[in-house]
Amino acid sequence: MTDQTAYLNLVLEKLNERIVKLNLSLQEGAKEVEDMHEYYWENYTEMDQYGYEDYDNQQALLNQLNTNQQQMHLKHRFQKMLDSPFFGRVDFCYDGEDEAESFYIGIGNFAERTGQTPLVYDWRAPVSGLFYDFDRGEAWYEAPGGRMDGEIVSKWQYKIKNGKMVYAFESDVKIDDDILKAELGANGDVQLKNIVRTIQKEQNAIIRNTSDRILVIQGAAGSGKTSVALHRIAYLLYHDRKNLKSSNILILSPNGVFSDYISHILPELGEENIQEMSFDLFAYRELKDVAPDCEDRYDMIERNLVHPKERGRYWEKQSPDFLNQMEGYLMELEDSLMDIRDFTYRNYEIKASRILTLFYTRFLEIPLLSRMDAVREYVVDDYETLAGRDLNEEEQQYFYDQFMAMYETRDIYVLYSRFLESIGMRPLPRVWYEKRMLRYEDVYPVLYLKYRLVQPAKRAGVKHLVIDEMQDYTPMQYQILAMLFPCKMTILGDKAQTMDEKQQDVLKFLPGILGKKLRKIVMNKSYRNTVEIAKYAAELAGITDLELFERHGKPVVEEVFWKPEKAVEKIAEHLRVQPDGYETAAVLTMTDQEAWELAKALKERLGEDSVTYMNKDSSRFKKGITVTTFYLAKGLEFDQVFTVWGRQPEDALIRQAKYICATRALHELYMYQIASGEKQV
Ligand SMILES: Nc1ncnc2c1ncn2[C@@H]1O[C@H](COP(=O)(O)OP(=O)(O)OP(=O)(O)O)[C@@H](O)[C@H]1O
Repeated sequence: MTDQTAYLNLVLEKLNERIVKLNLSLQEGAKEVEDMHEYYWENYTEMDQYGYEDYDNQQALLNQLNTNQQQMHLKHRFQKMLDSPFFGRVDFCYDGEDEAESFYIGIGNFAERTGQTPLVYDWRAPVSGLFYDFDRGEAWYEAPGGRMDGEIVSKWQYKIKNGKMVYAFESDVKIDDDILKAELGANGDVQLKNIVRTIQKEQNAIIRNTSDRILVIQGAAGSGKTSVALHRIAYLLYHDRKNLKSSNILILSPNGVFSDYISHILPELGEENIQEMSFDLFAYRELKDVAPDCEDRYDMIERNLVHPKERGRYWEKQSPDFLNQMEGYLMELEDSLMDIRDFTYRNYEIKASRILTLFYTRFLEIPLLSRMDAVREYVVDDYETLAGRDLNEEEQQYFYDQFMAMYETRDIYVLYSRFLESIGMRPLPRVWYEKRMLRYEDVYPVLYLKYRLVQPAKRAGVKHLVIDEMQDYTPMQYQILAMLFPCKMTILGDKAQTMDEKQQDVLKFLPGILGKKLRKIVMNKSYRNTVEIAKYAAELAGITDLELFERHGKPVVEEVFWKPEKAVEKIAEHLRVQPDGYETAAVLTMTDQEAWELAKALKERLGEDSVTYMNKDSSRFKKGITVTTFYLAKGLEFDQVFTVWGRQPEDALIRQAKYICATRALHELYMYQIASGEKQV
């Protein structure tokens, strides 16, 4: 038996022992909780009148529940580790020592007993940095007590499955390319995988960065941005357990399918899952008092595909110019919106001039539509002091109505519409609240206007915001995010994957919004696609600075068909999904209508259950064949991709869409155009 197998067996034995002990202690813990409940029910009527004993009991119960929960958490981690307790090892000789020490690295720390030297170190532990950052030779790591220097004598990589050693080999260079190639060459999972075994040096630098408040990652398609961002979260949680809980992290993700796709990484890394939200859904919720309905982003994209002339309007309304005009309008409103009058109630009187002073001097800092309420509160106080009594409910309402009547209107829909008119744009339709529907291009301008007029609630619980697909957010949206989340941020995306005709590089304007101190990192190396696919896609987008990971596959197939049925035939012919082939395949179209039609045709051919049609309301990414649009496939990956287009004239937006589709493919890419011209193919 080799050393490593012996060590593996030792770790497995100790893991099993600890699991048995944890089980016992969990049973005792559960009994303890039960006893506490029983004691409480039997005795609570006799507990002292001030509730001290009652309080003590509740605290004890809470502590016990916490302990039980922590133990459960540990047990889950150890059970997971039984499958593969470690994946790497570094033999490190500290300066001044004669013998090297072996550090085994796995998804979590494991020691025989709490407090003892770990048998396995968490991949996020300081010493594990050696594994990712250095080759054999001189090396160092930053320990809590300071920098530790020494020499890496050897480095090992292991594959262990079901508790059995599949392979073990010594690698003297960086995380070995062969292992990475094997990982990348495997079939795509239905969910994004964790990459702890093969994190690359430049990725590790981002994951372990704790010093920058705002980190912006511009990364090529497939460079591992999403993976790195999630591992970074796991790293930050591990290193700042006291101040940072998973509930303090919020990830802004494009849609439900994407959230599902990334949802298991953190639990797999031993962390709880984090809150996730689509900024659009948040905005729609926040605007419920302005309009009951808002157009969906994806509906706008569809509209833009069919009516190219309308495309510019969206960007016009999100531009810094438009925002400046709105700021000018807000200044004007300060005066034009107000109709400040004397206020009297019984013998009490407060002159307009006094209200004006309060409004424009004392409470000037408060946003305009919240400000009069502050004045009202002040006056109510004044009245109550003079009258020597509190106002009753009816009187409170009277005060409120009178002060609110000093605004000419408080309807943000009306105000926004007037603003549009004032700058020569078409106003919003004049309809009752129930009939209002905001177009997507107006959603964020209205939200911005709202937050400038009414104090937004700060999301204080959020200490770290992750923004994925950063190129899809406009300057206006970043302004709003900066107002709502004055916290640390990890922002990631790819300027080449904008869902619009022109690419957007947010790095041009982000420092102006979030401050100059943001740190930007560029990741040019693509890991997802084969060289053939990556080169093909880069050419589509005019990218020249892409670094490729050397993994080869089939050449990209381009074909033109006269009829969609012919394309369906070819897709069916080339599909190689389970049981004997790939895990996932996608047929990607430009519009939802096309996706629906192709899904129908494929279902007729291959059977209803073997094809999943995915639209904007879907929330799951499933194994097998998925038919959907390019904009919903963003961020996802598939073993095989068939891109089908041709109904719309080939313009800049369609080229962007084709690029997004092409970069989704791991192993095989087929680009099928349905010809709409004369020539028959
Ligand atoms: N170090 C790594 N080891 C193994 N696999 C990796 C590594 N880095 C990236 N990958 C793989 O590359 C693929 C792309 O990763 P990911 O989805 O995180 O990239 P991305 O930059 O967010 O892509 P996109 O912007 O195109 O959606 C995934 O399959 C991921 O597992």
